[in-house]
This record gives sequence, structure tokens and C-alpha cells, in this order.
Amino acid sequence: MTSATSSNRPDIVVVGAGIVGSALAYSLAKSGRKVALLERDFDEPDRIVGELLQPGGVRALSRMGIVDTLENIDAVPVEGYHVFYGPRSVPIPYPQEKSDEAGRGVVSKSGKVEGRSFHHGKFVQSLRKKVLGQQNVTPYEATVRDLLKDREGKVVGVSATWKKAPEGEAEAFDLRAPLTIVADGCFSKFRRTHGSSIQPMVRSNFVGLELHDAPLPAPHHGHVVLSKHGPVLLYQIGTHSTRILIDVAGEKLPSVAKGDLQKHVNENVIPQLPEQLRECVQAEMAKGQRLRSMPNSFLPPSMQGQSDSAKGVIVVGDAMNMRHPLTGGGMTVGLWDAVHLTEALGGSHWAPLSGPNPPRAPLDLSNWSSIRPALRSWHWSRKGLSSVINILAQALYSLFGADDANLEVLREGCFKYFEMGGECVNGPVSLLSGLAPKPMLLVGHFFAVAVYSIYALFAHPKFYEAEGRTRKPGLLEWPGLVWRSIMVFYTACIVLLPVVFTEMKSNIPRLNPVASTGTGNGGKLNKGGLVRTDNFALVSASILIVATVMVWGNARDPGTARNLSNWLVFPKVAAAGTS
Ligand SMILES: Cc1cc2nc3c(=O)[nH]c(=O)nc-3n(C[C@H](O)[C@H](O)[C@H](O)COP(=O)(O)OP(=O)(O)OC[C@H]3O[C@@H](n4cnc5c(N)ncnc54)[C@H](O)[C@@H]3O)c2cc1C
Repeated sequence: MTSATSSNRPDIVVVGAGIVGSALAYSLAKSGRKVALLERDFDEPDRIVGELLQPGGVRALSRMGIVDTLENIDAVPVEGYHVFYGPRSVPIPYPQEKSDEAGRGVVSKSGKVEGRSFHHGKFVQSLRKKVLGQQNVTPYEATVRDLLKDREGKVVGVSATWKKAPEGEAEAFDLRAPLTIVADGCFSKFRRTHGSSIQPMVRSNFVGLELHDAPLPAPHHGHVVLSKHGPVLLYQIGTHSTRILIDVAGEKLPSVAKGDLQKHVNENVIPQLPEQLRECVQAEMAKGQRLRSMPNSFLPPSMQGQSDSAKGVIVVGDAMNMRHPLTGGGMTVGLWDAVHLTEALGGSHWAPLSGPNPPRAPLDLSNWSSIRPALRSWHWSRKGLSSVINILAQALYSLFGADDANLEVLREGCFKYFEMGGECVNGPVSLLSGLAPKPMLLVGHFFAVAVYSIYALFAHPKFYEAEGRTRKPGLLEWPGLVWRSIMVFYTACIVLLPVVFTEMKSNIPRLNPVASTGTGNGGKLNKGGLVRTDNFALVSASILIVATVMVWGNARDPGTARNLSNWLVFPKVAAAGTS
């Protein structure tokens, strides 16, 4: 086992060898840094998270030269999604690969991009094997207890406790380095150290089961079932294994000890699943398989390293930014963060997608004034992709997860929009798969869905079935429908704009450390989990503040204003390797 005293002083301490910590430690080591990688437990993790990697994430692995970590782990190709809504379903295939794209991922025989799904633990072990094979990486199986600071408050390393101390060594040890990178995951102990006081908000939990030889209606596809009680996801994670994740709204789960959760699954969820799957899920429940759960958190990102109180440390992965896992985008964001941060710190073993080409020379890590602009540039290079994935996940969860009459109209409209195919599928799935880091494309499709939903409200009888009518509305009903349309459009605004606003706010370092209400977007939750602002004031204020920030930003800080408008209007398409 590594000794805490024997090795030379590292350049970088990385806390956590999960998805992001392992990938980042690998790429930093390849860029010539000496890395100390601390992980509390190097055994294979057994978790229900991070099991479907979008094509955009595969592309990030390919960029770092580690796409082979997806081999020999019984990973399953993913060719797209299938959405089930009552008795209807619609296919959402991934798009065609464009031959000129940089950092290509994996492509099917028909030329479409592919993702991969797998057991989380197998993929993590594969990444760890890769990073631990690097000469300049020193692993420590130890739990980091604290960050060490110098007299000026700059982080200068960590103090940790061995899982099993090497012979003759004390249980606790200190490790010093010019730079500490925190990648300790969703329950991070150290996320506040970079200066932000925003805390994660939990809107729901995913409850998971593993199914054996489940008869999936659309093999090699992620299945999204829009049930009345919240969305349900199913995807294969091995040749014979399928994961089912059931969203249960609210911060707290019904009691397992009293059987309330099992009752909810049996009575409310299973009857909403496609018929051919019900027996298989019932059988697993009857066997008494433990229902495992994980909170679904939202944590907006923030620009790091700009204040004097947060020197010497960078926070990455779920510790810094989380979104609802409905769209399976967390690993894709985290892996691209590893790519962009390595590029920003200089010396990357690949030619950067943006910025100086060939790669910039490695920065002097002990000189914080050279790291600060690098962190700004990292923030902006990650922005396009991360904001698309964050906004999409939060907005889709509001659409699919809440019980509200206006949302029901939007849900129906969204499904019909997908049914139209063509660009109505291609655009949204490119966003979801992490291949199109274009926030305005997302906003465009979102409002196209809102407008189409309103059209459907007038043109389709479906919305009147509940009232026992099947005919289209007559002229006399139009005034009521006009009012309903306004409310539907307003609902679309309160679903989308607060999350967009949160993303914009994260671009202004000065606003980041301000303690929020915990929602990070000024909203509060209703029973179904929809972020509600409950009045026009906040939505209008969001628009007003965005406009003010643009004007104010331009006057005070042209760099921020320019980056903001680049992000919104001319997104850096190259950021995720698309053309
Ligand atoms: C229910 C659920 C389902 C999800 N499904 C998907 C999906 O299908 N696709 C997808 O892309 N994303 C998914 N995600 C998100 C994804 O799991 C995360 O984005 C990803 O795992 C983040 O990686 P990370 O490295 O930041 O954290 P982790 O992978 O959690 O790694 C953190 C590591 O730090 C270690 N650690 C923690 N504290 C310490 C300490 N003090 N000292 C030393 N080590 C420490 C831990 O042991 C762990 O190994 C899901 C999330 C949830 C909640």
C-alpha cells in the first residue's frame, strides 16, 4: 500500500476516485502532473446511479483516449430512447454521426451515434484501473477528513485517515500540494470550500430494482414511462440485467419498514408500465428484492476561483453541479468537465477543441493568479453543454413529474411533438445526448412544444375525454380556451425561465456566494415537484434581471457580457465536439 511519507510531494491532490475524479486524475497525469488520488474505498461500488452514458459522454472518453474503459464490462449499446405514455409509445433514436466531428465516440453499423449502459461499479473499476496504471498517479485508500489551509486561508492539501494504515504509520496523515481538486460526489463534504453557499435541492428520489432477463419492448433503448405518479426509467445494464428507476416525488420517501413504498410500487407504478414488463417487476417485488433509493438533486454550478477566499481548490463533478437524473446526463457533464479543466490547466495530451492550438503550456499551479483566468475559461468552455443538460433535465422533470392540469396539456403536446418525428425528434435528442451544447436550440424546442400544445388544445379532442366528450371544441368554448392557453404558456415559462435564470446567475461570480433559499432558482415546490414561482413577478424579474445583467455586464465587464451572449446566441458548438 502507498505510504503517506514515502512519496514525493504531488502537484495535485484529487479527492474521490468516482467517475469524474478517476477520469480527471488520468488526464492530469497524462498532461505531466504528479497526482495523489485519495479514495475512501477502492472496492467495486454497488450503486443505482450513473448507469447510462450518453453518446456525448462516450465522446468525452474518446477525447481523453480512454473509450476502451467501456470494453469488457458487459456494457450494452444504447441507440436512443422510447417514450411510453398510456397505451402509446414513440421512438426517439439518437442522431446520425457527422463524419467531420472531432473526438468521435462510438457509431452503430447504420452510422448513428451510440451510448452505453452498464453496471456503475464495473465502469468505475475500469476507469480506476486505467488511472492507477499511470506511473505518476499515487493512490491512497483513505477518507479525506479536512482540507488544510495556510494562514491566508488558501487550501494547501488535505488531512485524511487510512482505511487500513500501512505498517508503522499513523492512522491519520496530511498530504500537501499546490492544487487540491474535490470530486467527492453528490454527498460532498467540501463543496462549499470554493466559495459558493448554494445547497442542493432534492425534489424527488429514484427507487431502483434490478430485473433479470426483462422483456423490454425496445431493446438497446432507454425506456421512459410517463406514469401519473412520475416518470419511470428502464434500461439494460448487462446482458441479463435491466435497471428500473421509479421516481417518487418529494424529499422524503414513504416508509419501507411499514411497507408504504412497496405498496406504492405495487399499486400505483406497476399497473402503469408496458404490459409485458409488469409480471417481471411483480416477480422481483415478490422475491423481496430490497428497494434501493437515491435522492434526485439539483445544484446549479458556479464560477470558481474568482474570490480571495477560495484559493488552492477546485470543485468538480456532482460536488459542484447536479441535475435531475431523468435525462442521464450527469456523467456526460462530468467527463467533459474533466476534458475542459485539463485543457484549461495546460499540457493536455490532445489538441484542445477551443482556445490555443497546440495545447497551452502547463500552468504553474502554485501561482493562483495564473489559475484564476484558467478557471474563468473552464467555466465558459463547460457552459454550453452543462447548461443544456441542466436546463433540459429540470424542465423535463417538471413537465413529466408533476400533477397539474396545465402541465398535462404540455405533456400531451410534448408527446405529439415527438410523434411528428424529423427535427422534432432530432433536435431534442441531440440536446439530451450531449451532442448539441446550444441553449438557444433548447429554448426554441421548448417553446415550440408550448405553442404546439396550445394548438393541440384547440385541435385535438383528447383533452376533453376526461369530461366525457370526444368532439373538438366549438366556437363558444374558445374564450375559455384562450384563457387556458395563456395559463399553459405561463406554466411553460415558469417551468423553463427560473432554471435558465439560475444558469445565467452562475455566470456572475459576485452572485454565486450569496446564500439562496436552497432552491437555487427562487422557486418553491408544490406537491408534485413542479418548481412554482406562483406569480408573474419572478418570471418577469428573471427576464428583467437577465436584460440588466447584459447591459450592466457590458458596462462593467465586457468579457462577461461577451461570454453571455456567445453562450446564448452563438454557443461554442465545438465545446462538445460537434460541428
Ligand atoms: C439515481 C441516479 C441515477 C443516475 N443515473 C445516471 C445515468 O444514467 N447517467 C448519467 O450520466 N448520470 C447519472 N446520474 C448522475 C451520475 O451518477 C453522477 O453525475 C456521477 O456519478 C458523478 O460523478 P462524481 O465523480 O462527481 O461522483 P461519484 O461518482 O459519486 O464519485 C465520488 C467518489 O468520491 C469518494 N469520496 C466521497 N467522499 C470522500 C472522502 N471524504 N474521501 C475520499 N473519497 C471520498 C466516493 O467514495 C466516490 O468514489 C445519476 C444520479 C442519480 C442520483
